[in-house]
Amino acid sequence: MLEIRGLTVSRGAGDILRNVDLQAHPGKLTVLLGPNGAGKTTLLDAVSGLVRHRAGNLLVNGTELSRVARVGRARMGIRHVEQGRSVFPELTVRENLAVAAPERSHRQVVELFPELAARMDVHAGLLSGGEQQMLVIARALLRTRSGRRRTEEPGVLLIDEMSMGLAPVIVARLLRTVRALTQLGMTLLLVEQFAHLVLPIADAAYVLDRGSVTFAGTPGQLQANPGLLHAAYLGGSETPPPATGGPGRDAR
Ligand SMILES: Nc1ncnc2c1ncn2[C@@H]1O[C@H](COP(=O)(O)OP(=O)(O)OP(=O)(O)O)[C@@H](O)[C@H]1O
Repeated sequence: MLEIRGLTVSRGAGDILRNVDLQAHPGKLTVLLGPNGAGKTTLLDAVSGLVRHRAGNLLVNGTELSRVARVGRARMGIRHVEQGRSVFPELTVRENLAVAAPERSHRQVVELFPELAARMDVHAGLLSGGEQQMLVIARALLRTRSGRRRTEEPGVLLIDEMSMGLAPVIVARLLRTVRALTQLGMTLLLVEQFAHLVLPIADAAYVLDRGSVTFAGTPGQLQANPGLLHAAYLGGSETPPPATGGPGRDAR
C-alpha cells in the first residue's frame, strides 16, 4: 500500500504540492486527475524519488521512503512510467526488454501485451505510439519483478499520462491491461487526462488543483458531480468537460 500524508514539495520560490494526503491500495486502480500544472507529475516524482519533498510522509507498506534513494525505492517495487514514451528507437523490441531486465524472461509481459509478440524483432522506433507505450510499460513491469527486489510483493506502478498523443481507442486498450495488473495485486496510481475512459474502471479518484487535493472519493462520486469533474480538467470554472476524447490529443 502507498500512503502519502501531508506531502509538501517546493521548487524555486513556492510550494508545488501542499499538504497532500493520498492512499493507493494493492489490487486497486487509483486515478489522479487535475488541470495542467496542478502538480500531478510532481507527486509521482516525489514517490519514485525524482524530487525531494519538504514535508510529510511517503510510506509503502509502512516503510517510510524519505531516507530511501531512488534505486532503493525501485528495489522496493516502486516503478515509474514517466511522461513521454522513451524507448531506444534503434533497438528492437526484444533488445529494449533485454536492456530493462537482461536476466528475465519476457513471456509474462508479452502475455499482457500480445501485440508486442509479433513485433519482437522490429526496431522500437518503427512501432506505433500505442505499441511504444506498451513497450514502456512492459519494461517497467520487468523491472518491478526484478530478482534484486527486497520483497516479493507485487509492487507499486506509477504511470504518468500514458495517453499523451494517443487515440481514445488505443488508450482504452492500454487501460484494459492496466486494469488487469490490479488482479496481480499491484498498486496502480495513474495520472490520466482521459477521465471518461479511466473513471469507469478506476477504484478510487483524486483531483489535484494548484498543489492541493480538491476531491478524494469514488469515481462514481466524481462522475456524478459535473462541477468537480470540470475542475479535474480545467480547475474551477463552469464549462462541462468534453463528452468524448481527451483534451487536445492527436490520434495516432
Ligand atoms: N523543475 C521545476 N522547477 C520549478 N517549477 C517546476 C518544475 N517542474 C514543474 N514545476 C512547476 O510545478 C507545477 C506543477 O507541475 P507538474 O508538472 O507537477 O504539474 P502537472 O499537474 O503534472 O501538469 P501537466 O498536466 O501539465 O503535466 C507547475 O506550475 C510547474 O510549472
